[in-house]
Amino acid sequence: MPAFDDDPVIHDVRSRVASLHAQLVRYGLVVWTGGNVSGRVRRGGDPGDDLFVIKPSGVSYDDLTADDLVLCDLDGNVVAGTHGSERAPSSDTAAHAHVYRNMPEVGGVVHTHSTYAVAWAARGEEIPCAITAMADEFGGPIPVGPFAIIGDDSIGRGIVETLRGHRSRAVLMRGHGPFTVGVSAEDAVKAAVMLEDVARTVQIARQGGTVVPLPQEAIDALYDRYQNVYGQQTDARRSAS
Ligand SMILES: O=C(CO)[C@@H](O)[C@@H](O)COP(=O)(O)O
Repeated sequence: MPAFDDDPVIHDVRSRVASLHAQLVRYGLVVWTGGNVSGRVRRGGDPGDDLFVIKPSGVSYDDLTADDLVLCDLDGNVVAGTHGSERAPSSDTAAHAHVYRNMPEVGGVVHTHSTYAVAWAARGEEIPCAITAMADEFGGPIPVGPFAIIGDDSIGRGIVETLRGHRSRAVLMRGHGPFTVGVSAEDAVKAAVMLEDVARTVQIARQGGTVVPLPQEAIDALYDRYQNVYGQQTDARRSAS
């Protein structure tokens, strides 16, 4: 197996995760250096050899390149002597690592402070599945996870406890904001983008009157269609299922 900084698999994940940070800015999901994206590196050996790359803490999105990202093992330890290892990894690294250790199907994790999603998190209120776009993308309501202080794996434990066995790829961590997961970093970023869109729409709908959740059988049918028919057979979520 090639050395970490010569490994094309690692470099590919680095490049994709670095460019995905620009999507958080493009869709208005972060301000300043808030939020972060990580991507799992499957090197093809034992799953225990998995690694992940994550944003360095507090670094401007404008300056982020593939080699600036920090390579970590699944315990959240920085792999010494690799590109970016001279910087501290994201302050959410322990949370991302906990998700990767406990949800082997997850290939990417995203955290943002997107306005409408954070507003629902501030109320500790799940977003009801009242529009077909939510049924398509999330298969039901967006759940709320426990309030947890950043710094150890408590946020990660809250994410896993809430999302394990749940259709949603998004969780609103109470009093903090959204975390999303996906089969890839791109899939997790898409979940973050779509989450903010539905959080805004349902919030605005509620300002005009009562919001009525869709019937469960409609949610199930819409989710099944979107996951298994919509788009192309080569789509990442399709091939991962
Ligand atoms: O939400 C928080 C802090 O509460 C962090 O995710 C956010 O500030 C981004 O931190 P990092 O730059 O990833 O260390």
